[in-house]
Amino acid sequence: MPSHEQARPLLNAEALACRRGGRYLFKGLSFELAPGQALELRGANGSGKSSLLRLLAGLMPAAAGAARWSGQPAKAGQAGVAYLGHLNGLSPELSALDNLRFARQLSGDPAEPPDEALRAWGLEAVAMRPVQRLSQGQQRRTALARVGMARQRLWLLDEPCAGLDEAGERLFDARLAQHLAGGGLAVIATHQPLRLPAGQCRPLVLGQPTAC
Ligand SMILES: Nc1ncnc2c1ncn2[C@@H]1O[C@H](COP(=O)(O)OP(=O)(O)OP(=O)(O)O)[C@@H](O)[C@H]1O
Repeated sequence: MPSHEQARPLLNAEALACRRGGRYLFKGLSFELAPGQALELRGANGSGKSSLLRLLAGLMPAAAGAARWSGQPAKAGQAGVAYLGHLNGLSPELSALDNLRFARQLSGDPAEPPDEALRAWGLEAVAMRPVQRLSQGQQRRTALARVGMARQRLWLLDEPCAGLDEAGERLFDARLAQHLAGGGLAVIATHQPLRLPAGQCRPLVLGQPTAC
């Protein structure tokens, strides 16, 4: 990657405000993120982490301000962005492998082969099993395998390690480090600190909601 590209932020939040339930979860929130960087989104339950991720993904509008990805206003399904919320978004009747095959067909993007993506997450033995018969951790691993497979540049992840065992957390650490080393970006809501070098990761802590 050319050095000038490393410095140029691709994700920009300008004076963002989010209003829900008659209160501001946050307002005047500004930050930018460049390739190779992760934003660690922290804050108490209900502080607005999921809401901010949804806003960055273009899944809900901001009350004020703007979020931009690659210079364009955030919108649902934007190119180069992978979003994973609390829900895994998998089809329960389909096997893990068919879920990833289906996702690959839909995206049309050049991507890692589904079987390799599942193998990278240690799921080869259960790849043919319907997702509804996988454990919670295996389902989360499948969803994360789908994110990694798509090779999108920006990851927006909500509690990605929820339900993962220690080995799964280590796999996530490795995949995230690989993603950032390849010029990827990530915004990750988490209650556990990310295990990344300080220069690669910045914290953003959301405070208490305020009255409108
Ligand atoms: N659809 C909705 N309509 C109105 N208010 C909502 C809606 N979804 C969430 N909220 C409220 O917005 C606030 C922030 O919720 P959000 O899920 O963004 O917080 P969070 O920081 O991700 O919380 P957690 O750590 O518990 O996951 C909460 O007070 C919640 O009740």
